[in-house]
Amino acid sequence: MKVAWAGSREAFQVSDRMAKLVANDPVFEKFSKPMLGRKELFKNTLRKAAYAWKLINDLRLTEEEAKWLRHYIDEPNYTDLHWEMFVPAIEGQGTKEQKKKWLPLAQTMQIIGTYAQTELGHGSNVQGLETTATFDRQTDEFVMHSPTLTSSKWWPGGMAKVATHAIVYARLIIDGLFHGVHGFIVQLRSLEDHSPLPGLTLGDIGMKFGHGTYNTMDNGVLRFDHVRIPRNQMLMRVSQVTKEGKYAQSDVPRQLLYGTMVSVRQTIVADASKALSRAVCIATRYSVVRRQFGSRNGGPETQVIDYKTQQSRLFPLLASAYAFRFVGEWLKSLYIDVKQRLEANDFSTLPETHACTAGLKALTTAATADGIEECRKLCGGHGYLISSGLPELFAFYVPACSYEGENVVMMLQVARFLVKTVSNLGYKQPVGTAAYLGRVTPLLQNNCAVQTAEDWLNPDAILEAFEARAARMVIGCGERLAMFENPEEGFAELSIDLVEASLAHCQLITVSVFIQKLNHEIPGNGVKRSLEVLCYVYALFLLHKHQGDFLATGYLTPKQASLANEQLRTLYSKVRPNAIAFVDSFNHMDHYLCSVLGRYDGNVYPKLYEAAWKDPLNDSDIVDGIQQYVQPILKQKLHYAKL
Ligand SMILES: CCCCCCC/C=C/C(=O)SCCNC(=O)CCNC(=O)[C@H](O)C(C)(C)COP(=O)(O)OP(=O)(O)OC[C@H]1O[C@@H](n2cnc3c(N)ncnc32)[C@H](O)[C@@H]1OP(=O)(O)O
Ligand SMILES: Cc1cc2nc3c(=O)[nH]c(=O)nc-3n(C[C@H](O)[C@H](O)[C@H](O)COP(=O)(O)OP(=O)(O)OC[C@H]3O[C@@H](n4cnc5c(N)ncnc54)[C@H](O)[C@@H]3O)c2cc1C
Repeated sequence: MKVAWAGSREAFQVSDRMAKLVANDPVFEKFSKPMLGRKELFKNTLRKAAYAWKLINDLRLTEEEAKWLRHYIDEPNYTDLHWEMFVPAIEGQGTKEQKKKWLPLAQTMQIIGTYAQTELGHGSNVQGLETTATFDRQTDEFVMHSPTLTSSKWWPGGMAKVATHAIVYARLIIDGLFHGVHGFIVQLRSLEDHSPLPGLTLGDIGMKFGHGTYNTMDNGVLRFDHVRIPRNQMLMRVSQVTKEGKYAQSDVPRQLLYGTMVSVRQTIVADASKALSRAVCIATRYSVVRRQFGSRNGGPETQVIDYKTQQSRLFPLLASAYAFRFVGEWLKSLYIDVKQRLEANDFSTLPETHACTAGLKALTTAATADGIEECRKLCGGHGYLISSGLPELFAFYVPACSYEGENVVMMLQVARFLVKTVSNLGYKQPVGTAAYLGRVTPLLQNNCAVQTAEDWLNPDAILEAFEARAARMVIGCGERLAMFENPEEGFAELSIDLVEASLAHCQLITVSVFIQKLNHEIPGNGVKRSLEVLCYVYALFLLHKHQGDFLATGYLTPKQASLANEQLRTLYSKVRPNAIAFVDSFNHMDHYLCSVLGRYDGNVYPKLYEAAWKDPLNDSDIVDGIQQYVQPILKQKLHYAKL
């Protein structure tokens, strides 16, 4: 099962080796993080990042190993933006000459980069950005400027204190004419003494949600006061500006300017299963240790995992972790394929890849953030302790619902793609993840054939149900949209339904990828049979949760919906004996989990007790402040104290 989770034996070995490397090195200790003040926390992160870079070089780690190393260090920091956004932006949007100049510098970290797109006034609406890049023909330069307060760059990670360079997105202006938003490579700090370059105002935007997690990152603010950069620092694969000031566009579609976001959204989907599996591992292990009620004849009380209600909250999350792992793996292959095509100037699959990365990013991050919080509740009161590992995990994870494309905004992008696909149905056969929309006639006409709860244990029945639900919702939106004279107005008016239809489409992708995985790629029959159970749990849980859609579209009868729920209950009993094996298969080490409740050895109570004594408040019996503020109250003799 560990190999099935990792994707291959080699992938398992690489991640396992890196997990152990980090866990066994005292530099990467992290239990004390929540006790540190911001400055100490930040310096600690800089120290770890520098040490990690040294290890990567000394041990000559591969790119894959280096990624796992950074992952297990488990601290957001400037290197995330450098490797995940700055480098890919140059790779995707730079010309050959630009790549030749900048990539070697970035890949050896002689420069450190960030991705400066969002502003105080605009994040989602990239076309609304206000920073300007005005071409000066006289000097062959662009003048970068922040004309308003709301044009201040706001949020870029690593920008406040570390990054030496940034890809800055700004409105290109030539001779007073606006040519859309483009990316520019801008140096922010001196490579000699690290001070901000003249004309730049740089700082940190302040503390963020949680304590010891995202505050390790220096998200920054940046303002330009007529800062000049050479013309050849505009990323020019998509459009070019000549020294005469002529603006030209290549055959490459403009959407490629958004290419870095496709790349990162893909990574975010892959990462969702890591975060969810971590929370599920903690909650499952603790649910086996924790006992409440049900003691008979003085025997032990019931393990809370044996309560059906606990199972109905926990096991769908366990199944979702596996579903997200497999859909992440699938999305990665889709992305690798599109990347190769884009390099060869084949842009045909970009719209579908954009819809998949945007939609799956929204689906997986929303479910993971909610899932982590549910795991915290599944651990009862102790889940609220920092030492459970869950509050910090939630604080670290939840911004994924907003960054890299706010989730609702992303679902509306999927809706655009689906509406376009449906309106082209007469003359363009849909392919890939939208292929089912080419079979609308049977999907709209046939109804579910399930008669018993057992009938739901059939991948074809499940797939058809999810296809029919999505197709009916998408077609329904298409029909209602057609009634509007102005399509944009119609889109805005129907946006709630469109987001729901997009979610149905994305859930269909996750369910079908899970089924596909079982049919083709699982090593060993025992593993396959166990994963089949999780696959049914995932699908039937979604069907139960969204039964309103399945009933309202007329595909299911209430009786069939209730048979699905009956089957789901039976499936929970099949998951129970393997629950611990399922979470052990994630191969999360105690260091990575950083949770007393999720310990591999289950030794929860003594370690919880021990952890409490490490709190600084327990350094002495009478702490600072007691004599000054509490004792005077105890000793005062006020009139109303007698009441
Ligand atoms: C794992 C590592 C962790 C790293 C840490 C992460 C830290 C966080 C970093 C960040 O958050 S960086 C900033 C991220 N910002 C965003 O994600 C902004 C979201 N907004 C957008 O992407 C766009 O503004 C929009 C919502 C897509 C709207 O764009 P636009 O105004 O141009 O409108 P449309 O008319 O909707 O689109 C035009 C056209 O382009 C297609 N398209 C849009 N995006 C993409 C894309 N990424 N790739 C390919 N194509 C894209 C869209 O479908 C339209 O196509 P047509 O319908 O005209 O064919
Ligand atoms: C931790 C963190 C790190 C970040 N790192 C970076 C970084 O490194 N570089 C960078 O450039 N940016 C970064 N960002 C910024 C991030 O990309 C934006 O915050 C994100 O894209 C969301 O945009 P917004 O803040 O403008 O949200 P808004 O768009 O203002 O969202 C507010 C609300 O409006 C709704 N809404 C917006 N538009 C629509 C619409 N068309 N239809 C319906 N509803 C709508 C949204 O659903 C949401 O409910 C980071 C953000 C965070 C939280």
